[in-house]
Amino acid sequence: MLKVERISGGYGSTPIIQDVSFTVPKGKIVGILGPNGSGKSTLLKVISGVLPAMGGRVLIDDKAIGTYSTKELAKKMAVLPQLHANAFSNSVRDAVSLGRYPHQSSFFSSWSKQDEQAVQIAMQQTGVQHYEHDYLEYLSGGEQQRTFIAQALAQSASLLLLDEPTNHLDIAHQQQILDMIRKEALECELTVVSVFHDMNLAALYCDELLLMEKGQVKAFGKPHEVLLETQIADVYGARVATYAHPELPKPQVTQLPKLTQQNLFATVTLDHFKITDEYVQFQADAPLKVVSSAVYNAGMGWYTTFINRTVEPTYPIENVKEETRAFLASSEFVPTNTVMMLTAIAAQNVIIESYADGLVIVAVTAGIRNAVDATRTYEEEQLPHIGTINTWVIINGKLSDEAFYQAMITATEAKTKALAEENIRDARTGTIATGTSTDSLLIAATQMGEEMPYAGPITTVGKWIGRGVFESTTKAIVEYKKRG
Ligand SMILES: Nc1ncnc2c1ncn2[C@@H]1O[C@H](COP(=O)(O)OP(=O)(O)OP(=O)(O)O)[C@@H](O)[C@H]1O
Repeated sequence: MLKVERISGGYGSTPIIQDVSFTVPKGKIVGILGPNGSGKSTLLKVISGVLPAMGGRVLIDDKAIGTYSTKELAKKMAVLPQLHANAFSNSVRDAVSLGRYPHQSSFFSSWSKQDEQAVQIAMQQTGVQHYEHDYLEYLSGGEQQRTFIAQALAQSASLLLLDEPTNHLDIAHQQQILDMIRKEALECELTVVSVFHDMNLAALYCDELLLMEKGQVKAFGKPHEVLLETQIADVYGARVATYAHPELPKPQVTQLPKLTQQNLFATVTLDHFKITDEYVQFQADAPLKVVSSAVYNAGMGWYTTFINRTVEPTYPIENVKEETRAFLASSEFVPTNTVMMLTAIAAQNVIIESYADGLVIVAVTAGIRNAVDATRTYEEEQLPHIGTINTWVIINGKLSDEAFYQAMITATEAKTKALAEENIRDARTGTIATGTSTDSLLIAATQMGEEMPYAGPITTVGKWIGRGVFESTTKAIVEYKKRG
């Protein structure tokens, strides 16, 4: 366990870091973040004893570091410095072996089985054993960095102080090294304090983060408590946004640069639609921000092409992913730019309407053969079947994330009302249908102009979405009925 109590320290008489306190329990990883010159490396140097503390104290396993002999301290604590001046005329193996010095009575005179084992394991853990006989100066920056990490690991200390361990490493090696350190922390109770420049990696791998500002602690806590947009913007002087990691409950930070957008995001109009025998296509001149439940590229993203493709009612829905991929591969559409839906309705039966001078454009295909009452489908074993209502709502404007989701709600409510007004019923229950079995919805926006924070029915955009989706869906249903 590491306990840092109100330490101050620096290089001359004026302290660079001031009044820093935090505790790292056994088996935990603490990440140190902060802008250039905020004192991260200096903090590590004071903790490791390279620089003397001008005030406060550092305790390892409840003993002040000053009470350990140099060798005892080196058995407790291994350090990966930011700059490595040493060991350049050594082979990888010799450099890693240097990590064993605290365990020997006189240098290299008592090389034990244990020493050899520690060196071999450290080289394997960092993946440097393949070039153990190569000289460091002939290795790449990343290979050298992994060798120095191996040297620190070979020390078999219970506390690891790392200054930017992922420096020079490619993403695969970043993951490999940090996964390994995390595993060591969990399984062998290794305590780790590490400086990071990459906030996202720090959020992923650290239990707690310490944010430094001008030599002092600005924040200390769990990643989601420290990586706050306003706090990062304030400390680093950079515009950022935070978002959720796709797989883990960890915040991620992305930069919001001030790019000059040379009218990239042109207005969209009805002219951007094309109807062929096979599909309805919307083709924007620049990517639109999209939220959708489409069969291809669902979720939130930026896309230029939307396809509503007509398929046979007998379409094998089980293979939809592969079939869709094959269709796109054989088409002129760029898969990474395209959102695709499927319908059994002929493309020429699409209803496309523009509202409020083009603020909201709505496109609907409605096949109501499989209309269902969502409140009653639990009563039936229902096989998935296409025959959907596909709705696109395209907005000439900038929506907040909240507005995107509210637009989905508004559009869904308007669709449901259209079904009710047209007395569309679930054939199994005889009750008014709320939709069909596999409806899809897409909300897209050009993201130009002033941000619209909301898109519920109380807002201008929400009013037009509500009216547009209701009228277009009604029209599509009426025409469907006419066709029989
Ligand atoms: N050897 C030194 N002698 C005197 N001052 C130093 C020395 N090393 C660093 N400093 C000063 O201490 C301050 C903090 O430096 P430090 O290296 O701790 O920052 P850092 O947060 O690790 O920065 P970076 O992100 O750039 O690595 C800086 O203003 C720096 O100029």
